Amino acid sequence: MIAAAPTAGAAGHRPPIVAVSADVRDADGYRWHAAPETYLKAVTIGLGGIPLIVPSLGDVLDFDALLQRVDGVLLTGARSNVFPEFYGETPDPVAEPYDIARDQTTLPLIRAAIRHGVPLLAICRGFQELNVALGGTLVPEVHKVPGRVDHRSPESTDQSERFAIRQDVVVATGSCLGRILGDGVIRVNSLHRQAVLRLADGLSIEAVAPDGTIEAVSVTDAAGFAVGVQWHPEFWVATDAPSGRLFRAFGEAMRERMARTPGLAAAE
Ligand SMILES: N[C@@H](CCC(=O)NCCCC(=O)O)C(=O)O
Repeated sequence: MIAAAPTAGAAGHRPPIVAVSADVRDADGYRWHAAPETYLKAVTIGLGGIPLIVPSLGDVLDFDALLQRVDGVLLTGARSNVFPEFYGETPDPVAEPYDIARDQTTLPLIRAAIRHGVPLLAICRGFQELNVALGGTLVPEVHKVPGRVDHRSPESTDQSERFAIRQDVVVATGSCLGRILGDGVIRVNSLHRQAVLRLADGLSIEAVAPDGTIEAVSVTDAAGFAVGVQWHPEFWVATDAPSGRLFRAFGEAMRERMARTPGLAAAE
């Protein structure tokens, strides 16, 4: 059990508050809006922040009001897939399961966060949502594309095996991610069936897999930190150097924005 890092910020500054996306699940006769604990602990352990799960209630949420009160947005991974109609494709059983309520929340939230210059870290499904939110498309089963490998997780009931670090990606020279992780090859985990087909305008490629699959992007003209990765830095944030560096960079981007925004950072 890894002790969570204290969420107290620098003297006089409160810790960053991070809006975290929620999956919608039905169980015990209720509809739940939830996020896996690994992402929540990556916010506390990885950057000393406070995670705040945002329910997937769609357009009843005032995204502008929310983004005036949080310091960052973290979009989690999920087994569900983005509903194909959001990127102009026809729903196909092969692309199930869906979580349309989540899509109806994260896609406008992404656009609002970029508009407000709120730091954004999009992971796996979140990375795919970032591409779709800005007009890109996805391929439902990348392992069926000629020349691509299987990016799905190993079959196992052991999460450490499923999230094992086992794939090379090449971080683009001079990229945002390159400044955080260093250019060149890093090793990551891989647990996805879908992948970027058409890259959205306004996104820059930050890393690719050896088979050409886009593995990381940034928002080209973002006011601040706006990065998406297809892998899962949250899972090994306390022990894997690139994972830890990415979450610390996300935290630094939030703290820098807090420090330059009057009244945002002061601890009450
Ligand atoms: N469903 C999408 C996105 C993949 C993703 O977010 N994986 C994280 C879930 C990990 C798990 O399987 O427990 C896709 O398949 O591409």
